[in-house]
Amino acid sequence: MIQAQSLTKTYGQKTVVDRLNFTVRPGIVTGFLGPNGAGKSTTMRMILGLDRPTGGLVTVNGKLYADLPAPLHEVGALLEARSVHTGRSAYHHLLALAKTHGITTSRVQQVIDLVGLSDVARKRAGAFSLGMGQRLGIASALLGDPGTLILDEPVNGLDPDGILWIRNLLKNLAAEGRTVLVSSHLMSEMAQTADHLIVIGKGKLIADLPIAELIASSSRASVLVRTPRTSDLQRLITTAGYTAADHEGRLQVTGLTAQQIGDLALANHIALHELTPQQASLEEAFMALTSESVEYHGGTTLGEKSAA
Ligand SMILES: Nc1ncnc2c1ncn2[C@@H]1O[C@H](COP(=O)(O)OP(=O)(O)OP(=O)(O)O)[C@@H](O)[C@H]1O
Repeated sequence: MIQAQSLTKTYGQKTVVDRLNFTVRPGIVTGFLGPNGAGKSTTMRMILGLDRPTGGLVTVNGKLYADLPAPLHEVGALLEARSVHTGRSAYHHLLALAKTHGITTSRVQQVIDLVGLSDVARKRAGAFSLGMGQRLGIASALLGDPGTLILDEPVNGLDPDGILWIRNLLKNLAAEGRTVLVSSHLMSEMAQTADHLIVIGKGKLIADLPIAELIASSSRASVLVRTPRTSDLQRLITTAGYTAADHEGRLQVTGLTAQQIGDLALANHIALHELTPQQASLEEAFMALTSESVEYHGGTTLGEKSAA
């Protein structure tokens, strides 16, 4: 479990992480989202004790990272800027890490197999492709069999195979009861991977909610309706104060559920040939949320409401 309480980081006059409160729970994948420069990496670095908070605190399993007796066994991390000795093989890189943390040699082979690097483990890490490098980074994170995993943009630059692999790995690690926090810019990717989302913008918390709720709560949810009496139904809906826009021979209705539209049509003896609820994509829901964060940045933020 990761808990941030009023976590704040300033650089000079600039507040890049602004009184963040959140809890990352075990057993699910938590996506950490935000536009460029939102403060995701800085937050992750503070969780890992690499940056010092200016205010507030963040704990892993109730302790500051620096106070964890065996950090590699509790928290595994993949940060964007990885440092691997390019002349060393993947095997020797992991072995060196294992030796300095009291981890057995057999565990090294285990993580190599787990991340699918068995065939290239003896090759120089410097010659690795981006995808292989990511796998090696994940192998390092998993070496101590930690209960908490923190991954900063793990799918960045990966091909579809690599993305699918990471997606399944994260889900499996969460299903084993681990705490998994993963940052990404890719909303579509998070929709397929994360169960829960923490969204930040300009260092402030914008949303902290299950992913299904984010999509469902998007104001853009609409219903597509096909009827032989388009203009009659359109008039009824707009007269009732809702929106019914022409959409390729159909009506795109917002403000009413499919059931309400069906009932309205029946009451007015209008036949319906199609009634299709449209879910806003995660991308749309995210854009709506982050634009609000900009709108509210001078006063009370949505984040402060949702964090309360
Ligand atoms: N060492 C530093 N000194 C000054 N400013 C910094 C420092 N590190 C980060 N920042 C600033 O803090 C802000 C947040 O950066 P951060 O990297 O945490 O955001 P991010 O959400 O991870 O962005 P991205 O998705 O682009 O990686 C940015 O405006 C960045 O320029």
